[in-house]
Amino acid sequence: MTQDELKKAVGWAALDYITPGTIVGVGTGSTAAHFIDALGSIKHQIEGAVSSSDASTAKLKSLGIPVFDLNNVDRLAVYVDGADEINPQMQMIKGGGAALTREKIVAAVADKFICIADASKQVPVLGKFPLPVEVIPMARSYVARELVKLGGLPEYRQSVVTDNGNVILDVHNLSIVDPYALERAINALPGVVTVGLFAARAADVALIGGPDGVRTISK
Ligand SMILES: O=C[C@H](O)[C@H](O)[C@H](O)COP(=O)(O)O
Repeated sequence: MTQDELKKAVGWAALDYITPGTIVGVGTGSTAAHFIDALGSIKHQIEGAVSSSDASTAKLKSLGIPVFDLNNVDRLAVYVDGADEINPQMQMIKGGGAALTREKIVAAVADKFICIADASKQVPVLGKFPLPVEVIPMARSYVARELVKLGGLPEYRQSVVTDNGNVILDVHNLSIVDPYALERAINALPGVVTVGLFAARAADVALIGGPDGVRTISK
């Protein structure tokens, strides 16, 4: 199976976690795009979705799925999204598609985070994938210098502006042995909007696509 076929398999497998009549939290990226296609097939059974990016909103709407403003929704049963890396503790690096901030917000509202990923995303220790950090534009150089002090090698993601009008620094050279501590430390830097480390809000269920099918890992 190709990597995209594995992503499709987990995207469709996530339908098992959707309760009819509910509003679904929807992530961003190529794996989440398969989930949105799957959601389209049951659109008459759900009330709608809350989206984590302009791209996912456009795709949801193109399939006729109502998209709600998060401010008008006080509870989401599930949030379904991909990841760039996931460790055995179900903590993740996210933000390869620059959607980390809205993803973290929507995930925070959901009772359950369902991570959908092909097996290449599983790692023993987070950090091989450069850690995305969303930064207010005027703070870019300051935050980059502070990230160097934390042991990273930040790289400005050229020509990318997030849905919130900010920039992304991708931090290389990290071996994240204490994801909670690093998430707190980076979030505490003035000018940082969000770090793409999902440690405090790890996944509750991971659907991992491999050659033998979809494997379910629960906390
Ligand atoms: O900002 C993007 C998101 O965090 C994605 O969920 C993540 O990058 C995984 O994307 P993909 O499913 O395309 O590998």
